[in-house]
Amino acid sequence: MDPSQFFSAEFFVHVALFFYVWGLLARNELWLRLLILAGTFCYIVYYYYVSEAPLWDAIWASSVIGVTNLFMIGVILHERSTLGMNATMLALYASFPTLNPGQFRRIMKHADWVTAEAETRICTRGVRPDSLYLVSAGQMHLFRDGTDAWIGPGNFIGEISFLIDGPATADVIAQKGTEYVRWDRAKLKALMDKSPRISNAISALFNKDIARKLSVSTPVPEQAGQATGTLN
Ligand SMILES: Nc1ncnc2c1ncn2[C@@H]1O[C@@H]2COP(=O)(O)O[C@H]2[C@H]1O
Repeated sequence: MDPSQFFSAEFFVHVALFFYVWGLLARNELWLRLLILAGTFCYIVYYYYVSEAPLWDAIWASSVIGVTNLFMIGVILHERSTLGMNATMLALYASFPTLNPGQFRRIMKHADWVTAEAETRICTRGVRPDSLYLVSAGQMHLFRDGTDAWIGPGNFIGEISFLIDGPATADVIAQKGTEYVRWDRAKLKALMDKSPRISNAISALFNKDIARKLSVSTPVPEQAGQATGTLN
């Protein structure tokens, strides 16, 4: 079908301009790119029909721009999609509600999957841990202030000291057979320093995790006293 039968070549340059302006007004990167792509396509049609012979140089240049844009649209869609993740990764991703799938894939590149072959000490209270953990199956035993608790799948271990850049606040022991994911703290910090978006997403995640843990924990008497003292 020859569109020049129905529309003049100039029509396409106006539509291209419309898409470009609309795209440049969009704040969402995906919309911006899709609209610019539509504009580029209209320019190509224009260059093809505007004179007796198609303007091949201009068509070539616009095609290169279009293909580059298309490639980046693919990258964005991949970042937003969980397509290609296996069931284990998908189950683990549920523990990362503040990260998009692309950010999750990036942090998982720095992760080790571990199965405790014997009872394994994960954290010692007062000692700065080198790693950060997420329980994926089984249980870890937590000891703090003379009480203990069992920590199951979906819980982070070591996020408090990671956030405050200090020592662990509890002793934690992984039971034999417990499965967990481990990140080297220094590598995770380096990734966060490189990407402010990942840094914000991880900080939000750990803040949420700590708030959830606080919501089910009981205040330690002397700390509660201190708080009341401040208020009075
Ligand atoms: N009250 C609690 N409930 C659940 N997990 C806790 C609690 N106190 C400490 N932890 C976990 O035990 C970890 C010990 O190291 P962190 O202080 O870095 O981070 C701590 C939390 O991940």
